[in-house]
This record gives sequence, C-alpha cells and structure tokens, in this order.
Amino acid sequence: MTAHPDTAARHDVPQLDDDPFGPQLLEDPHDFHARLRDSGPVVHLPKYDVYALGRYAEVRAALSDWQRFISSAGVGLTNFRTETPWRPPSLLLEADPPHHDAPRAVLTNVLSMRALRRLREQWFADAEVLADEVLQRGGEIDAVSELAEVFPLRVFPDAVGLQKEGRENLLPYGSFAFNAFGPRNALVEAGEATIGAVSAWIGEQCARDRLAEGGFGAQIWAAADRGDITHEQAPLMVRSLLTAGVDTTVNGISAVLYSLASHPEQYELLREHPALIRVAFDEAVRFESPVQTFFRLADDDVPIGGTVIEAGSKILMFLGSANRDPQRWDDPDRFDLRRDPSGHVGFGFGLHQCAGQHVARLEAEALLTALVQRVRRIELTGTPRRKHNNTLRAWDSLPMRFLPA
Ligand code: HEM
Ligand SMILES: CCOc1cccc(C(=O)O)c1
Repeated sequence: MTAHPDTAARHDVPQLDDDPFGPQLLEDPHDFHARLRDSGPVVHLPKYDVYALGRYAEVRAALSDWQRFISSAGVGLTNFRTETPWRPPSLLLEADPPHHDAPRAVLTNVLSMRALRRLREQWFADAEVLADEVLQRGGEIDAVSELAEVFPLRVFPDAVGLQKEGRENLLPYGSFAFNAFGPRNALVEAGEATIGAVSAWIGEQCARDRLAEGGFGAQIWAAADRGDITHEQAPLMVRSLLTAGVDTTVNGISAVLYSLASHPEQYELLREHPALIRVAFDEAVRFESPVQTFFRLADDDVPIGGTVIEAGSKILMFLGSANRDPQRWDDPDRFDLRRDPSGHVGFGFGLHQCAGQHVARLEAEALLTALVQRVRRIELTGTPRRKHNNTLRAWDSLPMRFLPA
C-alpha cells in the first residue's frame, strides 16, 4: 500500500509500508527492525502516520529528551490531546514533569533495591519450592504456564498486599493494557468484551481498605498520609503496579528461560558462574525485549537524526530494534552472558525508566538461583509458540525439560 501523495510529501524521510502491529511482524519483528535501521535514523510509517525510530542512538535520544518527546499525550498510538484514553491516564507512564515528579519519587522509594531487601529471603525460598515442584513432576513442563506465569503470581500480588480472590484478573488486565498502546486491532477487540469487569476488579483492589498492611499498596497510601502525594493519587499509583507489574515479569522470565534453553552452552556457563545470574536476566531483556515499543508525542518541531519531526506527531520507539542495533552491540543477535548488557533500553531510559526494574530483577534472580542449583540442563522439547501482543514480546508456550543436577 503506498502512502497518500501529500503524506509522502509531508515527510522528507524514508517510509516503510509495514504494519508493526500486524501478525507477521508480531510473530517475527527482526527483519523489519533491520530494514527500519537501514532505512535511516527516522522513518515514516504511513500505515499509522507515525515516525519510527529503530536505531539505538535515536531511541536513546528520544527517551532522554522528555521535554520535547512527551508522555502526557499518551505513550500509545492514541493521542490524548484529541482522543479519549480507554482509562484515566497513568500518573507516571502518561505524565510529564512536574505532575510526574511526586508519584515517581514515591514509587521509586517503595520499589527501591533497599526496600526490596526485606522480600529477598521469602522470594528465594518461594523460588526453591517452585523449582522442587517442577523437578518432582519429572521436569517436563510448559515453562510459560508452569513456571514463568506461576512465580510472579506467587510473589508479586502478596508483595503488593492484594487479597487472594480474583488474582486471575491480573494477567488479562495487563495484556489488555499493553495491547491498548497499539492500534485498535483484533488483539484489542478480543479483550473488549471482558475488560470492563476486569478493570472494575482492578480498580476495587486499589482502595486503601483492600490492601494488606506493609505491602507496596499500603506504602503508597502511607505516602499520601505523609503528604508526599494526594489521597486521590494513591489508588491510581497502586493501579500502575497492577498494570505493569505482572505481564512484564512473566515475559521477562519466559525470555530468559527461552534464551537459556536455546543456548545450552550459556546455561552451562551460568551453572559454572552463578555470579552471572543478574547479567543473564538483563541480557535476556536486551535480546528479547519483552516490552518492544512505546510512543511519544513531539511537543514542538523536534530535530532528530538530521530531520525535523513536526510538532504534534506521534513517534514510535522500537526498543527491541535498538537493543539489537549493530552500531551499539557487537554481534547483537547473539545471546551472550560474556557481554555487558548495561545500557540496553529494555527497561526504557531516563526520566521514565522502569520504576519496577528492581522488582523484575529480584524475581528473575530468585528463580534462576533456584534453577541453577537444581537443574543440570534445560532443553526445548517442542516448538515454542508466541503469544501476540501489540507491545509485549511474549511466549504462549515453551515446552521444556529440566534435567536434575
Ligand atoms: C521485565 C520486566 C519489565 C520490563 C521489560 C519493563 C519495561 C518498562 C519500560 C520499557 C518502561 C518505560 C516506559 C516509557 O519510557 O514510556 C517502564 C516503565 C514503568 N514500569 Fe516497567 N517493566 C518491567 C517490570 C515492571 C514491574 C515489575 C513494575 C512494577 C512493580 C513496573 C512498573 C513500571 C512503571 C510504573 C513504569 C512507568 C515509570 C515512569 O513513567 O516514571 N515495570 N517499564
Ligand atoms: C511496562 C511499562 O509500564 C507501565 C505499563 C502500563 C501501565 C503503567 C502504569 O503506570 O499504569 C506502566
């Protein structure tokens, strides 16, 4: 499909007619990412009339320049300046300074590495129980439904302080939220029939009287009592945890399990050098990029990559492409625990960099520590199956064998 003549004229940049949210590219984005990087620093996608950034340098530049590449018009395709968001905007993800400042300071404190130290022992013990359960079942499992989905749902809702009933709403809610950053395609439509009830349950859990003492949720409400945020902001901030805190780690853990199973020599290296466990997770986040894309809005005519993006344009940042840019990474398509993955943009970068990255890293560290102690080898025993989502790179099924040490 060729762009409308005046659209082509309006953009003095190369253009690609691909649909990055279509089934082909969601199944395998890598060829498109390479064409995107090779086409130029800024590429117009007439399919959605957005500007795409595929190279590491420009993605880092856009993530760093929060004043001109803004989030308060939404970080999905929807432009909050002209369209109604499907839910009240996030006080963090979909906010700019100064409104972003206080919620971010509170969440940074609640989810800090120091704050998480109190959870470390329990999460490591929970991971050992789960790893033992897998081996007691003979070690042949679907690593998505029996490991990657189980561990985050065992530890994170309790850490937030959620009630036990209804937790089955968490994954569908997150999946819908991440789909909703993309166009209203079949993936979004498939969730629309049930999202009302799911969304209502999520909203109810953010109320103060639903949240257990000492959890992340109660700590957010305590911050409101201190005046660090308002009591009106507190429930929306708890909602941020429920939206971003589960599907992401499920797919981060799926990514590291898939990467290790498909690179047996890397798993052997990890067994010999368990100190590489945290590197392994960040290398998997770089390699697979569980969160593939986010948008920004150009708040002014913005110079980038030798061109000027006109004010009011939506910009689509391909984090997954930047994480495999050969201009930034040696042999980028190689999962390599010997490399230093720091600087990857899998958790974003700059002002909005993931507020929950330490939660994600602790979950992965706990599970990988338990596995490398007990499992000699991880093998794929069948064809893995992708789960398509407009934003998440996810696995639907990972048939695997875990051989006991
Ligand atoms: C592997 C797991 C995860 C990945 C790959 C991931 C990825 C990201 C990315 C790319 C961003 C930047 C968004 C932007 O720049 O617009 C982000 C922001 C955010 N993440 Fe994560 N995330 C993960 C886990 C989590 C967890 C476990 C939580 C909560 C406990 C969380 C909460 C958030 C929040 C609240 C923001 C918005 C921060 C802000 O705008 O200041 N994430 N995440
Ligand atoms: C992983 C990106 O982080 C997110 C994603 C979706 C929602 C929110 C939020 O703040 O509600 C954050």
